[in-house]
This record gives sequence, structure tokens and C-alpha cells, in this order.
Amino acid sequence: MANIAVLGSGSWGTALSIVLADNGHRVQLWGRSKEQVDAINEDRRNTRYLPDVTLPENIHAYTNIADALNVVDAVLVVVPTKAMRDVLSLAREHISEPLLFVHASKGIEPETHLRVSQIIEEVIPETKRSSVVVLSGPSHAEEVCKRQPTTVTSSSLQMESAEEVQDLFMNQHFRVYTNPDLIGVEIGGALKNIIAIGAGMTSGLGFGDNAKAALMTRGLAEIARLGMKLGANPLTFAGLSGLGDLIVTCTSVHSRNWRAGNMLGKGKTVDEVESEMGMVVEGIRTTKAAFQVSQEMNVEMPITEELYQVLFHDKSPKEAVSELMGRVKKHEVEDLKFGDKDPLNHFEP
Ligand SMILES: NC(=O)C1=CN([C@@H]2O[C@H](COP(=O)(O)OP(=O)(O)OC[C@H]3O[C@@H](n4cnc5c(N)ncnc54)[C@H](O)[C@@H]3O)[C@@H](O)[C@H]2O)C=CC1
Ligand SMILES: O=C(CO)COP(=O)(O)O
Repeated sequence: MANIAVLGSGSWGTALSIVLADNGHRVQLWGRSKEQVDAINEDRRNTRYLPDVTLPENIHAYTNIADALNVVDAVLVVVPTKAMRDVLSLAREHISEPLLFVHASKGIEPETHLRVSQIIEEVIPETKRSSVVVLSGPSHAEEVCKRQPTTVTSSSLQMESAEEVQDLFMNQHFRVYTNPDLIGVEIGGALKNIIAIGAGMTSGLGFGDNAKAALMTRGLAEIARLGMKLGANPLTFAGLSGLGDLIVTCTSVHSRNWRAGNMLGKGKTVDEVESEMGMVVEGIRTTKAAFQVSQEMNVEMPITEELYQVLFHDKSPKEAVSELMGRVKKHEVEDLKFGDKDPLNHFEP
């Protein structure tokens, strides 16, 4: 049994707290809202984010981050990426010995373009962190908290740390694999949100499954293109944190990114969508960050570029689709050449 601080009491922080509590761990959950923290402790409910779920007794909620971090073995940070740096800075002051840091957020920091594990490394000094692990994959909180079958990936540069997190979370409903490709796992989890906004947008425009399949497939190609340039292994994008998460986010009724795109396709503005959603839509800021990175690194990302124009420069979704469909003709797989006898050798690691 371990004591684990969970920083962030939104949908995902609460659902992951349930997984940990089911595994017998003591969870010290930190949230900003006193009303929500009281409701968790007194009524065993997170009324705002997961109102229908009864929370196990071994989840204890706090508004004071020092209380949540008091005598713990590991820290799980699950706040929107834009809040990550502030929350970590707040936590840092209350940590006195090296702790295992796990995060389950999916984004790229808007101003610095850092992945979340890099933000942790920058804000938490080595004397206060033993290792950094990301937990990512196709996993909506609404299903995890009902103990429906879910599979995710635990990734870290240290195998022991990835396995430690696998052991903390894994149970009969929540299956955890390990993967050493931290860059690939974080990039796949962050960038699939962009494509999910696009998939929702095409549905909002009235297009069908062909358009969705096109976006998902070509979206994965451009995610992998940028990821590989950043140092990821292409095989990771065919796994849970890549293709798996892309499927769930582009097709599930629970996806905030898909729903946001759907509203945009139906004519709402970004401001209207964000205020109606009331929950984080990571893909909006990630679109801007990924677009900027793709420009800096000279990586072609046509879907991301069109969505950036829609989200930040008032381009109409219809015009964006038309631009994508009217691009110059291309090969499907850049590495495959006609007449090449052994094309698969391009995929050797
Ligand atoms: N909801 C889901 O099913 C999943 C979410 N994620 C990721 O988890 C991360 C968190 O998402 P959710 O929990 O769904 O978001 P949410 O919108 O449900 O909740 C966000 C939580 O963060 C808190 N928060 C926001 N800004 C803060 C700040 N500056 N300081 C302290 N707390 C702050 C809010 O009060 C709220 O409790 C995101 O990166 C998301 O992509 C990943 C997998 C599944
Ligand atoms: O990452 C998620 C599921 O794996 C959550 O996606 P949304 O933020 O679009 O709901």
C-alpha cells in the first residue's frame, strides 16, 4: 500500500484516484475548490465532474497542497497543461525528499513548447524527484470510474519507474503496459487532441465517416512526422498512446476535443465553445504550439496548419476542408518508393 498525492481534482484526477484507491492505496487528492473538496470528503462525490460516482473511502481531499503532499510515496499531477508549471511550483515548496512524479496530462506548454515531463524536470529540482513517468492512452474518465475495461501505457526513461507505475495502477479493469519512448508517448497523447477537434469539426459540417477516417489516418501520419523529428520511435504511434488514443478521442461521445470541434463546425466561436464546455479542451492550445513547432522544424502538418487558421485566425471550417482536399497530389507514404524491392527496410529501428 502506498500513499499517493493526486494534484488536480477534475475528471481525470478523480478517475485515476478511484483506480489507485481500488488498488488499496491511500489517495490524498488536492483541489482548488473548497466546495468540491468538502463534497468529496462528506458525500463521497465529485459533483462537478463525475456526479454519478461514489468515491471510495480511502480518497481524502484537501484544498491545502501541503496537506495533500504530507507523507507520500509518489505524486500524480493531472491538471490542464497550461496550469502545470504553477501547480508544480506550488507543490515544490512542500516536498523535502525525492519523490516519484507521474503525470497524466496531454498537452504541450503554450509558450515554451515543452512536453509535460520536461516541465516537471525544469520546475522540480533533482533533489525532490526520483523519476518522471507519463501515464497515457485511450481512457475517458467517465468509463474508467465505472470500472470499464481500459488500457494505457506507462512511459519513462527508467524501466523500473515505468514498472513501478504499472504496478501502482494495474488492476482487473485497468491494464497498464510499459513503453520506454517517453517522447513518442507524450507527443501522441498531446497531438491526437488536434485531430479530434478536426474530426468533430467535419461532423459539425455534416460530413460522414469517410471524412473522419481521412482525418484520423492523415492526422496520424503528421503526428508521427513531427514526433520522429523530435526523436520519437514511429512504432509508438501505432500503440495505445498513438492510434489507440486517436481512435477514442475522435469517436467517443465523451471527448471534449471532439465536441469542441463539432460546435465549431456548427458555427460557434472558440470563446463560445470554451465557455460552454466548462472543462479543459487541451487541443486548442496544443494546435498553436504544434503549428509553431512544425514551422520551426520545417515539418509538413497540413491538418494542424488549417486548424490553427480556424482556431486563431477566423478561417471558416468549410474553407479549411476545401484547402486540405485541394492540396497538390502526394505519395501516401513518403519513405516508400516505386520499384523499391524491400520497402519495409525503411522501418528498421
Ligand atoms: N478527462 C479525461 O477523460 C482525460 C483527461 N486527460 C488529461 O488530463 C488533464 C486534466 O484534464 P481533466 O481532469 O479532464 O480536466 P477537467 O477540466 O475535468 O479538470 C481540470 C481540473 O484542473 C483544475 N485546474 C485548472 N487550472 C488550475 C490551476 N491553475 N491550478 C490548479 N488547478 C487547476 C480545475 O480546477 C479542475 O479541477 C488534461 O491534460 C487532459 O487532457 C487525460 C486522459 C483522460
Ligand atoms: O485523452 C482523453 C482520452 O484518452 C480525453 O480526451 P478529451 O480531452 O477530448 O475528452
